[in-house]
Amino acid sequence: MAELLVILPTRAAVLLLFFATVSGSTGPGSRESRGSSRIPSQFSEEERVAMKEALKGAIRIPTVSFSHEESNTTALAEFGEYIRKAFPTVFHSNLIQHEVVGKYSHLLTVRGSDPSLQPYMLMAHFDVVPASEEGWEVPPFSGLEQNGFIHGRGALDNKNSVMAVLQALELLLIRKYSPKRPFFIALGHDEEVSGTKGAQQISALLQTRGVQLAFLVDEGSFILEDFIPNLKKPFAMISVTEKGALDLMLQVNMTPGHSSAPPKETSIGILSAAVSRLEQTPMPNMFGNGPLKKTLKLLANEFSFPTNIILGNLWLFRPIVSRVMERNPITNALVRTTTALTMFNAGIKVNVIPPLAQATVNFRIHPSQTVHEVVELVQNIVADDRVQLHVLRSFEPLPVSPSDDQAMGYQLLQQTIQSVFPEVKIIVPGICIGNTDTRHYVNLTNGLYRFNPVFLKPQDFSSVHGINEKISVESYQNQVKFIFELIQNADTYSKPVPHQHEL
Ligand SMILES: CCCCCCCC/C=C\CCCCCCCC(=O)N[C@@H](Cc1ccc(O)cc1)C(=O)O
Ligand SMILES: [Zn+2]
Ligand SMILES: [Zn+2]
Repeated sequence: MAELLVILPTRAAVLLLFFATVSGSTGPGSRESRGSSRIPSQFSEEERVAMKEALKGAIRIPTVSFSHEESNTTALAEFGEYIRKAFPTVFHSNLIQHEVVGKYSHLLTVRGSDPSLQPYMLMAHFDVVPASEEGWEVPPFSGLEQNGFIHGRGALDNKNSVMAVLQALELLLIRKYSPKRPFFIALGHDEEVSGTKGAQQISALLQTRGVQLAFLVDEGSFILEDFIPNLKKPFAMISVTEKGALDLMLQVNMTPGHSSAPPKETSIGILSAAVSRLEQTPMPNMFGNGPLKKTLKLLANEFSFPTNIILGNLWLFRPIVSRVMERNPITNALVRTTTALTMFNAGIKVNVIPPLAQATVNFRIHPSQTVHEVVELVQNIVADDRVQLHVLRSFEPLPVSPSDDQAMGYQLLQQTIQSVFPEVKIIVPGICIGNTDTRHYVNLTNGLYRFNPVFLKPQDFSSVHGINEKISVESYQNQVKFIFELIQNADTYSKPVPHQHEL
């Protein structure tokens, strides 16, 4: 049965009861008790002001993840209190069950009036990477509004999504909307340090409850503008897969000694040569495999001659296109496993030949490769037995989620983009070059989609984890509108009838 709500759980009695309980928390005559009729996404001036003020307040709480071991737990707890106060209707609704998972993450289970419909999940995270004040136009945790922009760490990554999801639901509930399709909201507190305490625990909890999701939506892609030369129109990229990752530590041990009589080679020299070989020998170009072909085919029509012909005939022009893509760091990341030398430690004193040198390399693995293949390639490139390789952490690229006309999550996102952003005429599936919390949910659904309904230019991309991160007030209000529409679209979605030849 395709529209299974849950695979019947043994330990899920509570959840099932919760979903199955007759809806209608606001009494007879309300819209809630009448079921889900469409509510226009129009917000009063007062609501718009409240929306942006709520986001500013969220940015002011410094929920920084410093490392796996260290985060600002006081701020994480404060954030929990903050959202409860900012969205009282959500947190008091008897349509919604709220649980704190892994001490600081939040799982909201929203009951649908039709429990036979398979639930979906909206995801976001509220931890942020550190930010010192250096280089910022305004302090990173000030949430100041200037020239129509709300500034601060988390404005794009990813407090905007946390707040927009809760805000949209708050506004729907205030208007007495009663969702038909059940859904979950998962708000992680440690995505920036890999999500093992937040998203991974939420996923484990839902698995014990036997939940299977129709699809989920998380951060990871945007409505992109000016990312491709000669493509002036914005295009929405819904990432349907995500690169894998490998953190590899390279280590060289040599006998220490007096620097006045150095050996021919030191641990530092040997390691430097090895990492330099890695940097100078890019991983193979995998262009032609994976979802990028579909991305380019859909984009082809938007270019003028001759680019349209070149992109439309990759069977012939593949070598040229793949070489052009290699030239830019972002498009290069789409065609291969990338190699980034990120840490280097060696030496203890200026006149001591160091015994130990260590370097850490961060690889982002192309969807057509595996962790094992990359380790083998590294061994061949380094080709020096004195250099030991230690895998610190790794995971495979994520499966490719469907983007055909039967793929509910993809279709719902597409339909909502078309209605909220009618100026965006191009919607393409893509590859997420960074990692998100979605990887913790692969057992719950094959519909993993990464999309933020926000316009992004290359300079905005640099502000994510960089300086002067900001979102325009208009952009944020549109993000709320998008979620407001998406929730309602999920309630009215019906699978298209397959074409004759597909039957
Ligand atoms: C032809 C088409 C052109 C397409 C241009 C694509 C542009 C890319 C635009 C947006 C990509 C945004 C990716 C953002 C998601 C990244 C989130 C993030 O930073 N995650 C961390 C997670 C992580 C991983 C490992 C750790 O030890 C800690 C955290 C990341 O580093 O990936
Ligand atoms: Zn993020
Ligand atoms: Zn991030």
